[in-house]
Amino acid sequence: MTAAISIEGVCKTYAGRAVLREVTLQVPAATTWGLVGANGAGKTTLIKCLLDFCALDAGRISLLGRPHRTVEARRVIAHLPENFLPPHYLTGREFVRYLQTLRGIPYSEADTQAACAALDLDSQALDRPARTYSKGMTRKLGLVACLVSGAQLFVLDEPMSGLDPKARALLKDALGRLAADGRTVFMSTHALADVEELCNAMAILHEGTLRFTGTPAACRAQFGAATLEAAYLATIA
Ligand SMILES: Nc1ncnc2c1ncn2[C@@H]1O[C@H](COP(=O)(O)OP(=O)(O)OP(=O)(O)O)[C@@H](O)[C@H]1O
Repeated sequence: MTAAISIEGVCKTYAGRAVLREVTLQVPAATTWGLVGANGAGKTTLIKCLLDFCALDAGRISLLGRPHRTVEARRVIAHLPENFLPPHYLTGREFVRYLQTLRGIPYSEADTQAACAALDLDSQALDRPARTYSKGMTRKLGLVACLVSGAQLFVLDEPMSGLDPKARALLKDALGRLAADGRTVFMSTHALADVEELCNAMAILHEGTLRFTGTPAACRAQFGAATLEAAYLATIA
């Protein structure tokens, strides 16, 4: 079966400093993966590499079997950036409509309303410019745009960040529905409890090197750890 994400020997250097060192990772389709690692470990850089936001120094990436630099590869992706900021002058509705236009799919008010409800974003906020949104509302708008995208592959950089407890619970439900629908979710997160709850597998990135890939249970078992947190700390020790 074609991997949703295939990363082979990826190296990335910034200003002479190696940020990713020979990273190799296969993410099977229809799985939910957690990418974890300390601040500065290289998670966002890896995500930027697979989205072709920065050039690779070495290695290859393909998305659902297509080279990552091709338009066809990018078409299947929905992405929530780490610091998502929509154009401040667009209303929420205009932003979602704009992204759907770029994707070449029709805007559906019903789908957008349903996605707002699924994330507890007051749908009246869709009428307001994005500059009036709170931090959490802005994050929810970015997630709404992902949910209505019809994408096969969701690349989410810390999707829970800034969400209130109810929205986090709702987002977990929404991600569960994506998984049940056969979509692939690849998300970076610092919340190991979310990884344990949501993810089929995880990758631990430390100082630009993958220290572990496998299931959360296998990670715990490898170190005889009672919790994923203890296993993670042992992995990066
Ligand atoms: N454009 C850039 N120019 C120079 N260095 C960069 C650039 N982007 C990232 N870095 C460096 O690369 C390293 C990895 O950063 P990255 O943002 O990938 O980490 P991260 O794992 O996502 O961290 P966090 O959990 O804090 O978000 C850091 O040392 C960072 O300073």
